[in-house]
Amino acid sequence: MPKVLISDKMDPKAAEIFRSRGVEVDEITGKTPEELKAIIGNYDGLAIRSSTKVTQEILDAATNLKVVGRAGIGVDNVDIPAASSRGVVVMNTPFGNSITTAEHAIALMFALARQLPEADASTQQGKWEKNRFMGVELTAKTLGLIGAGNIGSIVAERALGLRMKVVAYDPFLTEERAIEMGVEKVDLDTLLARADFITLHTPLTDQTRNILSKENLAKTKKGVRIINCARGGLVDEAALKEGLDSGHIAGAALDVFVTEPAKESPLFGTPNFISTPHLGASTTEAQVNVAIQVAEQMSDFLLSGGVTNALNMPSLSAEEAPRLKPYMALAEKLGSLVGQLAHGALQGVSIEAEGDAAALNQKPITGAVLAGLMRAYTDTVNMVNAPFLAKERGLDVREVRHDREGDYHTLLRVTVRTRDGERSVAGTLFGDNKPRLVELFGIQVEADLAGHMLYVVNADQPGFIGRLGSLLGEKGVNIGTFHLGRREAGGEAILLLSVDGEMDKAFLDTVRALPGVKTAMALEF
Ligand SMILES: NC(=O)C1=CN([C@@H]2O[C@H](COP(=O)(O)OP(=O)(O)OC[C@H]3O[C@@H](n4cnc5c(N)ncnc54)[C@H](O)[C@@H]3O)[C@@H](O)[C@H]2O)C=CC1
Ligand SMILES: O=C(O)C(=O)COP(=O)(O)O
Repeated sequence: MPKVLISDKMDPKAAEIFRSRGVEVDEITGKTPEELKAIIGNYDGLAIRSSTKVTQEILDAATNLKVVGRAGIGVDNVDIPAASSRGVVVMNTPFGNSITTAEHAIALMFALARQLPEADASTQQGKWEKNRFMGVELTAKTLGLIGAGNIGSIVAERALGLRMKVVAYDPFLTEERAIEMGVEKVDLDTLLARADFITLHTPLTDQTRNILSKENLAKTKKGVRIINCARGGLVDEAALKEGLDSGHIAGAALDVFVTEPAKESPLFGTPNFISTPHLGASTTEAQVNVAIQVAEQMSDFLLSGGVTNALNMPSLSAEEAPRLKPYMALAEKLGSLVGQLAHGALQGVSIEAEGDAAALNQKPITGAVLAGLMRAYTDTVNMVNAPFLAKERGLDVREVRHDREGDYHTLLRVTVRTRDGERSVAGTLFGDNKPRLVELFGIQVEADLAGHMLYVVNADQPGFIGRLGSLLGEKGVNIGTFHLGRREAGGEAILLLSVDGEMDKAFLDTVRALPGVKTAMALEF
């Protein structure tokens, strides 16, 4: 039974779903990195929010980990490249808390416009400072939206409802989408110059870090109010403090900080500064949504291989997964076969699907071929990290679907390109969904690719099989299955034998010494 650790506070629905799906679950929150490192090796899955930092060190200790599930959106607390290279899937729940977070940004905008926290504190202190708090209206003001994705577009919709004008800066926002959203697409400098309120809704990346730098804050309109419900690090906190102190910035609200938990900050106590402790996603509704989604997605993956909302792997629905399973097995075997047989540095690989296979989601099949192929180079490869390793090695990967009807109802063909030329293998599924090799380097040969196999290329001449059989007998090597193919009578023949034990170099050398043998290799599946 797979085992999951929930390491951040999560709605109880998550644990309920894991248990009802047959996944064992422990809820242990508030651990230090060292404590987490000590226990993470026991788990197949890790469910987190933003508090747990999934670093390379944690991943190194997570020897059984297959999936990290983020009950929320931002995954900057997960080292995704490290997870990918270790074959760990990282998934998030991209929509469950977006309305809630957008509402928090709108709430903070209102709070800034009317100085609500300060007015509240003063009133409750019995001061009744009616003349101290003079607010501004939102109607007809310009909202500058930095990042117009899921949350940004909900904020825009709400702001338009409040009769604000919305300008948006997002390099990936198309003109069409901007028109559909009812916002004006602008460049960053224009946004900075025109906005009365600025709200940020981008992930924290190398491009967005410090997007509201000291220099950019200086370009804003005097009296601007700034809201950050996205990530600490998007705004230069020291420059923000200076801007508030000088009066250039009329107000700022931060839900997120460079260092969290933010127990102290030069900004604390600054007039017109509002802060909340990373509460953007903290509503009952959002927390139920993300808890359900993360538990369902992680259970699907651990129990049936279904992949939803993964950041480092193509999607594969829980319905698709069982249908694709035999193809993935076939794909991995074909990849492994060419990986073991290919001589010279691999330059490219193409994966062709024909017949029934052509109708399937090809990405997971490609992942499986690459996993098989790359296993010749490293044994820590799986479907998740294989495409990354292939990319790192500069491998040119192509996918081709053929509409044509071939000799088989379904066929996968894997062709590798090396400096020495192209070589291809093909396989099908037999009635019971059993993967079966049907062609090897242009020669028809049917074989189950399993266990230890001996691959021999020899000149097709009478008596060879007898000689090889005697040699195997002499050496005490038991033959399981025997598959033979040849290009033409008297030409080149291929023998694939499954044998019961491992074959050592000395044995292979004696096979190579038989008359007519061109190649003899041990293969493992
Ligand atoms: N405070 C909180 O509790 C919460 C914070 N968040 C944060 O909000 C962020 C945004 O969430 P979503 O809207 O769902 O993500 P999303 O991926 O739908 O949207 C992000 C947008 O940022 C844009 N973007 C990327 N690089 C940019 C750049 N250099 N300049 C301008 N725009 C850029 C993208 O094109 C995209 O449209 C998350 O990454 C997360 O960090 C999300 C949920 C809760
Ligand atoms: O979903 C996100 O990106 C968030 O920042 C929410 O964080 P949390 O789950 O509340 O720790």
